[in-house]
Amino acid sequence: MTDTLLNHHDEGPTTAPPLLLGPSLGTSTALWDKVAPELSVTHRVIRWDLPGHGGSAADLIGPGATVADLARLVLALADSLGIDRFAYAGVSLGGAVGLQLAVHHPERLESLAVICSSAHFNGSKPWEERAETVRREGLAALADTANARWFTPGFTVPGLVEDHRTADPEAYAACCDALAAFDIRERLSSIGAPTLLIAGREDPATPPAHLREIADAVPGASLTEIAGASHLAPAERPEAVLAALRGHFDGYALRGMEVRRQVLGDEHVDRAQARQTPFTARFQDFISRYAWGEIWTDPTLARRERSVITLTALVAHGHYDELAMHVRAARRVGLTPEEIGAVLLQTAVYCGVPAANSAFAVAQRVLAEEDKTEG
Ligand SMILES: O=C(O)CC1=CCC(=O)O1
Repeated sequence: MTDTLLNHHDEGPTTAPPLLLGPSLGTSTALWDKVAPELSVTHRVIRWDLPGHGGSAADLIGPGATVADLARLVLALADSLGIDRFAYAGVSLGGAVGLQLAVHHPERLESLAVICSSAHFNGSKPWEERAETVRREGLAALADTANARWFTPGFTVPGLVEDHRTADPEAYAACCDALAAFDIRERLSSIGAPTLLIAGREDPATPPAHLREIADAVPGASLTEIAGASHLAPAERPEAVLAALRGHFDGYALRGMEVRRQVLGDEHVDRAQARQTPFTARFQDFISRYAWGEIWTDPTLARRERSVITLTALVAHGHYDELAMHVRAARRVGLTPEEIGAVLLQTAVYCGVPAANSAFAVAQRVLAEEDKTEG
């Protein structure tokens, strides 16, 4: 029996936020070889193969296939892995699948990166012609022109060109049918997922203007152009693509780490980082992302107000080690010793006198240490 699911490669902690990576026409999961292992430090990274490409069965699609069909296969794969919502990045045809998911299945998409792709692939004619040629002659001649279509002069990835040569011609032609019919321009303004567009400056297939068109239409989208990259930017300029994807998918974690350092101080954060082990890495990442990247960065309350709330909550629950750290943080965000004392005095009313008594002892010690360091 033929497999009914797309072939895929799953790496990174199974408990990490899922990130699905889609390939371009003629390539395979190998397109992400230089990027996926790095992304898998913070994500569960799942790369998939198009039908008839890499390890996916050819008969998952047939003549007249659409990008919607491919998106359904991706969702079936996610379902089979128990993944409900996910981040998604795709190159070219894989990027079109991402746009399709963002428009028609927004409840499944956490965030989106569309790389060297388009909301339309220059009309149906070139793809109808390519499909016809491939159905008639196979892929050998077309694969001979892959370097010129995919890379800047002099650059190549032989394994990807070989993937092109050995793809199943019928499935490849069905993917061309999908490209021929794809035009999602009218729906771009409905996309709500945080969206990043990445363009290869030298890309002849989907030049930067195609990515700009998407960036202009999708609310809040941003665009990064990569110099020295053609159509397969993740293979040709992996470090630049990785930096852009990290910035996009790890936005909360990066901003969180910045705020964490501002509030708790470099010394504390460096110590916490140095103590980090593979066992605690996910927890540290969670704290940076959630407590610092989402809550402490929310401008609705001032940092001083957040500090007062935090001191109170720590006293209420008797977390005196954490309280010491947050007394230091309170000083850093501008609370005076008198104000800290006033907060602790109020906790005596609402959290109880014994709790406030212990809290005063902790705060007094910390403030005295701070005095000594400053003096
Ligand atoms: O193979 C090409 O010529 C470039 C391309 C267009 C759509 C896609 O996925 O790759």
